[in-house]
Amino acid sequence: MSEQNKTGCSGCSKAAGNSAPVDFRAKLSAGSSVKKVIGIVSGKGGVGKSLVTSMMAVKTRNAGYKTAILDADITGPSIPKAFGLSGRVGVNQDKLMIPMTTATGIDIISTNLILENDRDPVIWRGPIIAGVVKQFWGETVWDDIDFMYVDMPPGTGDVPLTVFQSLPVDGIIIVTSPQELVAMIVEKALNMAEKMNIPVLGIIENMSYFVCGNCNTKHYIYGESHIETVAAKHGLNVLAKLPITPEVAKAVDSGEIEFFEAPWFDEPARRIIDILKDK
Ligand SMILES: Nc1ncnc2c1ncn2[C@@H]1O[C@H](COP(=O)(O)OP(=O)(O)OP(=O)(O)O)[C@@H](O)[C@H]1O
Repeated sequence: MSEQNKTGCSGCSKAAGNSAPVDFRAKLSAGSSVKKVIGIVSGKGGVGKSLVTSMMAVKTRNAGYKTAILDADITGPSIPKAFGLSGRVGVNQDKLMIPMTTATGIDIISTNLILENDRDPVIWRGPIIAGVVKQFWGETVWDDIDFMYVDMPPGTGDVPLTVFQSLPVDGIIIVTSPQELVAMIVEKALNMAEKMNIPVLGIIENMSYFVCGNCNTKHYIYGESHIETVAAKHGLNVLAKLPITPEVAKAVDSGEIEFFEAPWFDEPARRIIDILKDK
């Protein structure tokens, strides 16, 4: 063993007797301020994570808070379309990106707003993608934001890990659907959050049921929901169970999600604001 290994190298804080954890957090640009950061996570794609991110932001903004969305779903960005945004974000004299602002005043940054052509596929490897997320946080003008929602890529891979390590995430919301192996998905997300020391603020089950327009009965198309049992097992809040509504898809497709009446999000948004605002 070399002398250096016996005494600990300078790059290894543990061996050198310094047990302070390494801080991987990216810094905000000078003058930027973001008070609370909420990550929206899911086990797989297509369960409605972007919808939940968008609607939570809309309700938070409607409640009078300065709200932003950081679209960290770098390879599958769907936030700009839901808000009818296109084109490219501006850059200020310090080469910082200026987020695009929606009709009601939500600041948004997304890969689709930096590409020359939003139909171009994003064929970047993990480290590049992770770097883009950090730039979205640290090389953007975030003007006095009260609540930022981060639309995470699905799963528990490289990019979610980077987001958790680089951004000061105050809590996550897990989005599931009844078709999934809910218990497993929730446990994976929980384990990841626990390892990263991030609180789970609650679970939202999307596509829970469909209300028939003729008989007004709830139909559980994907079978019975197990979300309450799973949540109770882990001591988590079920923030909402959302219906399947064709109008949601229409609002997203026409870029009018901001003007879609979605009463199911009133209570979850109020609870998240209440939990975090004074922390
Ligand atoms: N409750 C719902 N009722 C009807 N359509 C829905 C509902 N939730 C989501 N959708 C539609 O399903 C599609 C997928 O939703 P969304 O993009 O929010 O999922 P996602 O989890 O973010 O997927 P990805 O990670 O692949 O981007 C969208 O077209 C959306 O409009």
